[in-house]
Amino acid sequence: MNIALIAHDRKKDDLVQFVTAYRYIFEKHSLFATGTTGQRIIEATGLQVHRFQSGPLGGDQEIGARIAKNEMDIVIFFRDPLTAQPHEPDVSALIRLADVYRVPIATNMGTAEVLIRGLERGDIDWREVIKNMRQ
Ligand SMILES: O=C(CO)COP(=O)(O)O
Repeated sequence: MNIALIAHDRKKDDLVQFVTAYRYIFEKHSLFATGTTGQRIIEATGLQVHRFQSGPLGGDQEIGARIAKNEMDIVIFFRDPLTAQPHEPDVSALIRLADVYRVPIATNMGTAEVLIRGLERGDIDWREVIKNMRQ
């Protein structure tokens, strides 16, 4: 699975903690992240992470483009709902594309826990499920 990891500044500690706790799951997948988030995860865990631009410099849009190409299977995006972001349109666009392409997206740690445990159980074969629904 290709997993995108993103966190706003005040949520970065939470995401680093989350990835560290579930390292044994994340290490089995391909990880992608916005610039600063990716740097923090690499420093804390030593995991291999493909880093895009920093969010405000276009990283959210780069991940959105991957979603539009069906190249992202899960998005974990710890948003800060209490701080205005200069690149809010990019944030909205990324979340919108996840909905357009029905990509599972967790915007807080509660949902991320559910997703990652589902992934551990092998439950996240959602592309198959959606394909069957369309038939
Ligand atoms: O701003 C972000 C997402 O909108 C995150 O970007 P960074 O990981 O580069 O801080």
